[in-house]
Amino acid sequence: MSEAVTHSVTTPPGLLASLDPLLREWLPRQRWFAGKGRPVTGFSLVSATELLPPTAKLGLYHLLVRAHQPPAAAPQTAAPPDPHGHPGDTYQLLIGVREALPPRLAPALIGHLTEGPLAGRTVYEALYDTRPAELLLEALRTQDRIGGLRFEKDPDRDIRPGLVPRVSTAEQSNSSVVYGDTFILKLLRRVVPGVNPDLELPLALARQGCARVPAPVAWMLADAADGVPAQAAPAESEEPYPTAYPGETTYVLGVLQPFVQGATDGWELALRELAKGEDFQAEARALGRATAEVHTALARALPTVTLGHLQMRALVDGMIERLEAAAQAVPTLHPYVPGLLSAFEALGQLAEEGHTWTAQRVHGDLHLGQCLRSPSGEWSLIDFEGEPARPLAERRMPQPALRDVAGMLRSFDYAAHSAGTPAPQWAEACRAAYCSGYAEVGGRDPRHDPVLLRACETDKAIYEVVYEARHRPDWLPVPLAAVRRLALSSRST
Ligand SMILES: Nc1ncnc2c1ncn2[C@@H]1O[C@H](COP(=O)(O)OP(=O)(O)O)[C@@H](O)[C@H]1O
Ligand SMILES: O=P(O)(O)O[C@H]1O[C@H](CO)[C@@H](O[C@H]2O[C@H](CO)[C@@H](O)[C@H](O)[C@H]2O)[C@H](O)[C@H]1O
Repeated sequence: MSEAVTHSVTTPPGLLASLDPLLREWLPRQRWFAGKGRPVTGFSLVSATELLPPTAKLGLYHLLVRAHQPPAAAPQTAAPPDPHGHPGDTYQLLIGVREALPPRLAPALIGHLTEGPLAGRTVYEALYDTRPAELLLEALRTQDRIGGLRFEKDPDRDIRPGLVPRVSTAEQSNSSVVYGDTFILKLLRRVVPGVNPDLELPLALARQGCARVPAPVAWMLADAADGVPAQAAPAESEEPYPTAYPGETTYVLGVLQPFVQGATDGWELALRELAKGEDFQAEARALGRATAEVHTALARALPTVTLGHLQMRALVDGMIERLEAAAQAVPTLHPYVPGLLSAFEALGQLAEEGHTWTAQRVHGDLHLGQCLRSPSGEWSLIDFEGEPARPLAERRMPQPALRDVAGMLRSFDYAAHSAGTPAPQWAEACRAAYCSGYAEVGGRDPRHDPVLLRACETDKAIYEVVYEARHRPDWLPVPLAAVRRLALSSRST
């Protein structure tokens, strides 16, 4: 590992080089590794912080590591240019070192060090271990500063000491630890310097008193001392942000939120109802209302803009570019390209005729799995990170709110395809109920804007094709079926 380190190097010299072969093998196998399908050619260190010195029992290191990889065929990775000339994404790792790994930590094994100052010891994913997870919560609780790591907290919120941690087993893009069923700490895995919407938006919503989103209690930051400039968003938040302002170079590494106890996510619930042959319309309607509540609060909290002809052209061009990149990455898409393009061109045409739309900050990757229902039936929306593969600046741009609506409509379709037998009527009924619920609170039915809705849904289905091809090839038929349907319906209108 090349040690292009800029701050807080308190690790034993040589440890990082000895980790290199272990990480090359382990990192690409992690669900949250974003560069799947491309070889890791090396690592450089962005920052290294010793959290516990290496005693016989335990040593603990916080690392930000840049994995060097050749660029993807399609421009899907959001990695900014590497200051040392290597393209690649930066990952947050919590590395534990022990003489021997107790059996309960066997699934957390990364490998055995064969050289360096700690040769003979075992390296593992320390988030699974009680003491390291406790250490993070304690640092947040006491607003600690360790090396380049800053732990901050909402001054009005208390964190009780001694909450017992357990790692969440949910399938996710990052990693989470639940503390005593009271809080959940999401540690971001692929990190990018700049204002992170996963902290920015829930904070803004909390200030609006929006009850649909668990309010951040504390957060973990690091200074991006590697010289990579933060990607400033075109429309800036007017809300105070913890310590980083756009243009600054700060990584958001983690966010602590209240844990919604006994919650079921919308995906699980929808599949359960489908399996029982039950409809999901009441819940879909409630989800539509919740989405509209969040959109209304976001439009109040953060700037909105009117999208005229030029801005819409840029939006449409973006959709077309993504389609072209997707067709390159997933050639199965080729026959559908003309039909899909016509969905985008129809939107461009409307804009040319003088139609305008409002854009605002949105969730950015809304689907059933991002909706949590409490045992009392209240819905919360989580995970405001946006589509993880998109550049941060793009994720923070005001968008038509129908982008989120389209994400949910796609999700009902996904659920209907995942049932034993496809259930198109179930999906149609959910989609209609969701739009009605949205109109009840938002004042406008998404179906009254069919051209924009179809373009957004098409854009989302194309994103899903690329996502599934990269992460879950078995699922590819689900968005491909939608692509086929959307390509045909766009051509016939
Ligand atoms: N506030 C919360 N209360 C209860 N469970 C939560 C909460 N936030 C997240 N979760 C659980 O953790 C999972 C992953 O969270 P999410 O923010 O979507 O992370 P990721 O970006 O890694 O996918 C969710 O699907 C849900 O099961
Ligand atoms: O990890 P995230 O939740 O941030 O989102 C990514 O993974 C999702 C899958 O886990 C993916 O969602 C797609 O599959 C869902 C079913 O598993 C379905 O409900 C969604 O509608 C569909 O988009 C999401 O696109 C991706 O960004």
